[in-house]
Amino acid sequence: MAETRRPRRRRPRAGEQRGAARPASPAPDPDGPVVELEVERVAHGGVFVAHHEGRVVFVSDAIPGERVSARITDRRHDRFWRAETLGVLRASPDRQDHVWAEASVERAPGNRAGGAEFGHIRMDRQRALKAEVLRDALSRMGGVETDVEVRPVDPELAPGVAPDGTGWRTRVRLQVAADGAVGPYAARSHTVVPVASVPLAVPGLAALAPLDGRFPGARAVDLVAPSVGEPAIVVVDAERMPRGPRPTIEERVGDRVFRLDRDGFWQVHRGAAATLSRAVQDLVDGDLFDPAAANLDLYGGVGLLAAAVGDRFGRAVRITTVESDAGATEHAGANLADWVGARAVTARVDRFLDDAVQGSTAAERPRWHDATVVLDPPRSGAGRQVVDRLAELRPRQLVYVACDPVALARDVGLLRERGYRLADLAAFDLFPNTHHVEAVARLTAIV
Ligand SMILES: C[S@@+](CC[C@H](N)C(=O)[O-])C[C@H]1O[C@@H](n2cnc3c(N)ncnc32)[C@H](O)[C@@H]1O
Repeated sequence: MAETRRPRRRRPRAGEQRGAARPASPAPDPDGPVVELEVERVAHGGVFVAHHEGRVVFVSDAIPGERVSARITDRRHDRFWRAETLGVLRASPDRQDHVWAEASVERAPGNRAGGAEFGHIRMDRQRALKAEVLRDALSRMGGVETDVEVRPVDPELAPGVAPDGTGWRTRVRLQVAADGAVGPYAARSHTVVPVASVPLAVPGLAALAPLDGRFPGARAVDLVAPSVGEPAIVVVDAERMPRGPRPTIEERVGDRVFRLDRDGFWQVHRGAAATLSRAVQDLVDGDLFDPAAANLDLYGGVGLLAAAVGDRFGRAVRITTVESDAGATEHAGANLADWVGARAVTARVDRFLDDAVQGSTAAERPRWHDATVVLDPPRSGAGRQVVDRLAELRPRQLVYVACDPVALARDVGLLRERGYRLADLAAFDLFPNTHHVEAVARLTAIV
């Protein structure tokens, strides 16, 4: 049943979560020159590197080793231009029919659905390209040479997800055009593209999507499929939402059930929450873990990763989740209520750590040094201020969950300058057929 709600400002919304199409501005120039390009390698952001007349060109919808004809759509920068593939002149053996016909290179670029920018690449190669981006970022910005394999989600953790990387999205945002029609944005634009299917969505949502509907005056239509209960269609109004209780949903991970606001943050892939819980449990070094220390789950949401730590080390573990969204913190407190050592705090992570650095007494310092800190920041990463404060508190180990390889690599570089080393790294394909990749890194304090 469709419901109408008005959005509050500054809340994470379903379609704005990881892996959603992120249109850039300004709109691509439709009259740019058409050139032929030899595609050399993958770059961050779902585009590929080529050269034209000595200048770097970032081209979309290609594969390294291909020759393509492409339109230059952005010539504003001196050092690089941007281009969109119009046709493939010499195809890679890794090219496949796009998993989403409406995102295919067969369509005019302005009419190609965004959000599935790797769907024309065979699955093994998609993962190899994501590994290359992660490896390259860690080398250039993190100063570490490390090999990494991007692993698929264990099918047991994500029943119903197809091997071709369709059927995984539990959250989909449909944009609304001026005439009320709905669809995704075209890649790199704010133009709504009508589509007949949303194949990355879990089957229950794909069947429900009101793709022929008209929603005049609405801002967006969110589709949400929690693992417990029925999927929902939520029409997001153009105005602000009045105060009042927000609808909640439940998500099951193993034996645990998490309650959260329906428009609150939750991992998007059907198997992501279980995959990351398992990865955090595997990566924490048990020899370095002290259950009585000031352990933290930073950017903790509704307590998913704190619960993973508790389920590995026992209910006596002390851990504090820190999250800026008061509603999510409230849920975290309830979700972790059966666990005496867990505490949920509403705070910005930088401010919480400032207080911890300034407010901790000499007697409390060892509890910080002995701590394990899990952090799962938004796409922009933790950043210099948070890294500085962490380095001052100097916990034994950090388990950093990252949805942006470049932000992770930057923070790894900062942490290495402050006496930490990258001890372990795992990566998971939580966003098949897009360029996004999730990494989990363990860093330990050098003694
Ligand atoms: C990537 S999500 C991770 C949530 C949780 N770990 C999970 O896996 O469900 C990042 C979370 O950080 C919160 N957040 C964003 N910026 C923050 C900040 N500066 N301080 C505290 N929390 C923040 C968001 O509200 C969101 O819940």
